[in-house]
Amino acid sequence: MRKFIWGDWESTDLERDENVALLACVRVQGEVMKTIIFHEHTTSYSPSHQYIVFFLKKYIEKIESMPNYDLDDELMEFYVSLAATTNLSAGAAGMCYKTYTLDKDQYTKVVLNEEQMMISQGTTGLQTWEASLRLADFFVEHPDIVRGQKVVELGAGCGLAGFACAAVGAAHVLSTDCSTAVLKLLEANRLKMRLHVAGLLRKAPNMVDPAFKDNVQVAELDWEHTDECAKLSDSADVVIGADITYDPTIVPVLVGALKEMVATSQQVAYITATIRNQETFDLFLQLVGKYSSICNAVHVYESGVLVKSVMDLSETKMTTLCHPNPMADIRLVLITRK
Ligand SMILES: C[S@@+](CC[C@H](N)C(=O)[O-])C[C@H]1O[C@@H](n2cnc3c(N)ncnc32)[C@H](O)[C@@H]1O
Repeated sequence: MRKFIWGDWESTDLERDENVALLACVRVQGEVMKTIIFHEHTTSYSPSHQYIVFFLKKYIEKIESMPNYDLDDELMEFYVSLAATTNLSAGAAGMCYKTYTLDKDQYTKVVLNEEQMMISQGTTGLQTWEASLRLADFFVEHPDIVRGQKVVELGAGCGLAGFACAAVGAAHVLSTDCSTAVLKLLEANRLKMRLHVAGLLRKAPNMVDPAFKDNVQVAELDWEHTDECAKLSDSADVVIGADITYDPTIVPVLVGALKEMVATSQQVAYITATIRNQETFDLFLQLVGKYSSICNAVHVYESGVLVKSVMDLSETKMTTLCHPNPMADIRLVLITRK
């Protein structure tokens, strides 16, 4: 909710702003319930109840900041009953849906079932990480990189980046991971995504990117099995991965897998990394740099919005643009064969 954009409601001059007054009126409150909370999409792919409660709480607070406000009965009743039955503590667990709108025209929507906990069933892959969002954004901004190409995603987790590639026209996407729990969820998300897109094509074809291809497959792949990585190399024009460079003990194994998969000068890998520990990221660059050329494209985000993109083609010079929020320091690394 911290990143939610309230549009006109961010206005400081609430009393004078007519748009804000409109957003607060009872009729519009009813419309918000109908077109957001009770919308077919929200009821079919329900976000976490915690998220709905926080959204309504914020909305109610905004209404209450208006002079002479009035609250819609249905809104209040729904809010009170949901808040009473929802665990609002920070550690809420359980599955929910998240809908990712990847472009401003709202063409590219990916709907994923996810776990609310960062670590669940012994894996970090049941939740979408921010690096995955940034990689998905990148391919939506640069669809030509994957359009018509065979894509293999490593450590796919819930699958966002791979689904985004399919949505912008990749010829084929193979989403891989090593965790049984992740693979089960990934397959379920793949089937859901298929149904969702098929439904959209029937009901609202203009909401689907014409390039969208229903061609994602899910497969088990452990980076330790370099022979299997080598076999998959033929199916990979573009190798992608998000937030897979986080652990110094698995970085060498990951680099071994990348070495097998980016085996020719025609192949390329795009990896987004959240810099939590500079040494781990440097280890990744150092190991991968032994056999490949690195283009370290530094993307700097503020509140999730790309504010600066620097392409540093030199292998040795690492441009470091730090952001006050370390979680927002996400780099995109391009790897090609030397
Ligand atoms: C932090 S999650 C990132 C998931 C997803 N890419 C994202 O950004 O939302 C790391 C993923 O890497 C996978 N992973 C870790 N070690 C792996 C290995 N040796 N082989 C294949 N996948 C691995 C995990 O199962 C997990 O799904």
